[in-house]
Amino acid sequence: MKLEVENVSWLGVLRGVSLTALPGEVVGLIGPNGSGKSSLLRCVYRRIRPDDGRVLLDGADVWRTPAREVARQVAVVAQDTPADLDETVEHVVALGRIPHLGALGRLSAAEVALIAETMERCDVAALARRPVATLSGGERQRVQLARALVQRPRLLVLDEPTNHLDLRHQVELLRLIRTLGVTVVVTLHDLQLAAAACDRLVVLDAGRVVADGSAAEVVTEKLLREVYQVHAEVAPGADGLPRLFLPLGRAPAASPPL
Ligand SMILES: Nc1ncnc2c1ncn2[C@@H]1O[C@H](COP(=O)(O)OP(=O)(O)OP(=O)(O)O)[C@@H](O)[C@H]1O
Repeated sequence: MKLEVENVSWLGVLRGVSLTALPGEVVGLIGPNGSGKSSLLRCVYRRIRPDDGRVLLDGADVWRTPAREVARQVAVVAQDTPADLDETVEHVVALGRIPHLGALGRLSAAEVALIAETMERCDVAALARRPVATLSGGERQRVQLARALVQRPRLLVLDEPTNHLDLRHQVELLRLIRTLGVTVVVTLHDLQLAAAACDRLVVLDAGRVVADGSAAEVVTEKLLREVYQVHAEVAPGADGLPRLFLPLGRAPAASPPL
C-alpha cells in the first residue's frame, strides 16, 4: 500500500508535513522528543484529523474512507495501546481479527491457525494463557505486535516498538518487519537501529520535515548537531551504514592496573 502525507498541519504541532512510503517500504520516522512523530502517526492511522493537508492510502483520503475500512488495512502498535490487562494473551492477539470478522463474529480455522503461528513468530506462544497484567513490558509489546500482525495489514504503523525490548527481541522485531512485505512506518529513537532497519529515514524537528533520504544521507554529524544538539562522530561501517560514536566522556582505557 502506498502512503502519502500531503502538507499536514495540526495544532502547531505539525507544520506542513509531507512524506511518502512506497508499497513494501520500511520508513523510519526519527526526531527529538516532542518533534511530532506520534502526532503524525495518529494522523496516518486516522486517530486525529489534521487541520490542514491530507493523508492518502493508495490515493484515497483516510477521512473520506469509512473507519472500518481503514481499520482493515492499517494496523497500529501505539505507545498508548490499551492493554486489556485482565484478558489472556491469546484473546488480545485474536482481537486483531475484529476488523475482518463477519456478522457472526466467529473465527475460521484458518484464522485460529494464523493466530497460533503469529504468536510463535512474536515469541509469545508460551504466554498464550497468561493474563496480560502479569507480563513484563517487553512481553506486552510483543503481544501488541502479534495483535497487529494477525490483522494482516497493508500498512503497519509502529510507535517506538522497541522501547521495552531487550537486544535479541529488538533485532528479531526489526528483522520480522522487513520480511512482511507490507508498508511500514516506524518511529525509533536508536538512530543506529533505525539506519539498519529502514529503507529510508524521515526526520521531524519542531513539527517539520528537516531531512528525508537514505540512512547515509540523513544520519550525519550535522544532523546530530543541529537537530539533536549532540556533537558526535559519525563514520560509515563496512556495510556503508552510519555508525555513531557518542561523546559520553570516557577516556580510552589506560594500561591495566598492576
Ligand atoms: N492533544 C494534544 N494537544 C496539544 N498538544 C499536544 C497534543 N498531543 C501532543 N501534543 C504536543 O505535541 C508535541 C509533539 O508530541 P508528540 O507526542 O507527537 O512528539 P514525539 O516526537 O512523538 O515525542 P517523543 O519522542 O517524546 O515520543 C509535544 O510538545 C506534545 O506535548
